[in-house]
Amino acid sequence: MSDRTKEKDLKKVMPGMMRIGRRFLPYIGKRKLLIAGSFLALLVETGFRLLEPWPLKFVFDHVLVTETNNDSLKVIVGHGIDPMLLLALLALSIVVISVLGSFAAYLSTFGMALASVQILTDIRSDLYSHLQRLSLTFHMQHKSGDLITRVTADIDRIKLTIVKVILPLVTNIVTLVGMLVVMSWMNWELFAIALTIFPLFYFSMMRLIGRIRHVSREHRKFQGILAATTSETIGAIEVVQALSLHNQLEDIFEQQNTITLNHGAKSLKLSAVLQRTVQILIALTIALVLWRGSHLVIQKTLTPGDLLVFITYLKNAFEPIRKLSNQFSEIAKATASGERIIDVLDYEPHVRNLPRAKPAHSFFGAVRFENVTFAYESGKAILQNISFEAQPGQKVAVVGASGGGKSTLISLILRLYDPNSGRILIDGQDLREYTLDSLRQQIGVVLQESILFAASIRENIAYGKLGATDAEIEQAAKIANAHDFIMNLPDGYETVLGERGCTLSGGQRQRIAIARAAIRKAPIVILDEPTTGLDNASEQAVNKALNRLTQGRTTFLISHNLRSVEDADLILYVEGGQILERGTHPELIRFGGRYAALYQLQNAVTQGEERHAIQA
Ligand SMILES: Nc1ncnc2c1ncn2[C@@H]1O[C@H](COP(=O)(O)OP(=O)(O)OP(=O)(O)O)[C@@H](O)[C@H]1O
Repeated sequence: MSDRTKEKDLKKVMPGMMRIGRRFLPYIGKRKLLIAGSFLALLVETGFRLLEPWPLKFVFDHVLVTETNNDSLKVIVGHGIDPMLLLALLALSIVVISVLGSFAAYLSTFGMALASVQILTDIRSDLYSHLQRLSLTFHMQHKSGDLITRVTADIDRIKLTIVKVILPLVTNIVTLVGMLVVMSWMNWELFAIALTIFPLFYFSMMRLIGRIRHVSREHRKFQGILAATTSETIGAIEVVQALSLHNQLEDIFEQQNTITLNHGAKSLKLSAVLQRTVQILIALTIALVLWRGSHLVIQKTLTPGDLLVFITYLKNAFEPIRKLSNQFSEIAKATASGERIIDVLDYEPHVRNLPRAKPAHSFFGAVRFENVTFAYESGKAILQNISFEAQPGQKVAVVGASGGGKSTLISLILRLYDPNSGRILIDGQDLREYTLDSLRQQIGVVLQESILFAASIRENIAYGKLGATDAEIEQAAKIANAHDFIMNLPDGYETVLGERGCTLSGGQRQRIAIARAAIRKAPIVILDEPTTGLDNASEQAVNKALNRLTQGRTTFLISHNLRSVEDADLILYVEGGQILERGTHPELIRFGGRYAALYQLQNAVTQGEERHAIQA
């Protein structure tokens, strides 16, 4: 491999770590006291670890010596201290060093682990908040399973790596530096021999780490895809079973699972190669030092105790390095996880508060579209030159062919997306002049399939308004025609709903959603086909609730059922992203265009159904 390629590998590993370090620095800064205290304990621990072989040196140099001519051991009296007492003191010092060192190690490990868990908890909270604020465009581009992996598995991997790898690594590096300093002080020549291994070690390690990091990133990517497939399948289990898709999905899953396994195995293989390389280098160095060191002892330039300390240090120094090789592969994996987290954290939402945005006043509810054009993907306009106006309290119905752009048009009022050109005004001010939260808080929304959370009914309604009181919740439920059926449930308002509100009927779910919108007392209400899919009785109950909800509020209603829009102050017939017809119901009927034709068609079908029902 050329030097240039090696350089490239290094360049690949380091920036990732630097980027993570820089990005997480503010989080680390928040825990600096705890980290500093733990580091101090670490230095004390290192001091004791360096002392560990010294009692042995004293025993060898001053208590025991080898009788070179008859190979028997002779006890000599040294330094005027009774040798037995010296031996006892040295034996005791081994225990004392170990106990004090362990205590310092306990303090440093615990402190650092606590700090890292706290830091990652902060990062996870920020990541979760950030994900919720990212525009829908971002969420459309990313699979939910993959994002969930970033909030859960990626954070857990970093946490585990810090506690199990980085912290021991820091300890090992500090110890290594300490040992190198002592070794250089003891004997320069042996120290130089030991040092020769470092460049070799460094280059072989960095080359492998670069590859491990690449493979790990791929591995993580496929794990994300696997999670996404699983969550999609479970999320749409009804469709999977109804269409009997399990065989096809199993095949896809199997393929993805195998790819994930292969990447995992590749990364394990590379880690193993790294470890073996380091082991061989260590054996080589120890052999060289032992060979030269023994010569120095024979020449009496070095004592046997010195050589013992040297070899012990060398073995101990390379033990951390051997582990380091293993640890670096873990760090490479965690770096990949860290970068995936930063990618999300640094993603700027398309729709965000402008610097000059101010909290909105209480809206009157006048809404105006001025030449609004919008495209999800550049070049493919979904809405073109849309202009219309709704006065406060008016009901605007948006009807038209499927895929014409009705939901898109309404979503712009919520600022789920920003128009590519033109503007939308509320009470005469561009939407973008208001802060997002203050805008959305004043808009009530009921969608075709309202999402309820796996929480109590009370909490589900209260999600509509921060700090809602019990009285407000009950009042909203009454407006939504939901109070009576809620009271008939075994736990009333405390009834906990299954995932996605599955324990309620469609009509009941809609009424809880209406209560959630009602509690806001929002001056603007958006209804996107709120009664589609409901049976007649449920539809009537929901319609009653909707009438109460929308009383006196500017209402935007998307509906395929033209009977429900007859009373609208303004009907917009949208097709191909344009308003083809506009006016009140009588005006549009008189006009005799597409709306009138669709209305007559629907009427004929309904009358036919009614006649059929009477005959039956
Ligand atoms: N997030 C999106 N990304 C890309 N294209 C989209 C997105 N959402 C909708 N579209 C496309 O925009 C067009 C208008 O969709 P929209 O949902 O606004 O129509 P609609 O009139 O409400 O339809 P329907 O009555 O079936 O609900 C469609 O062609 C749709 O495929």
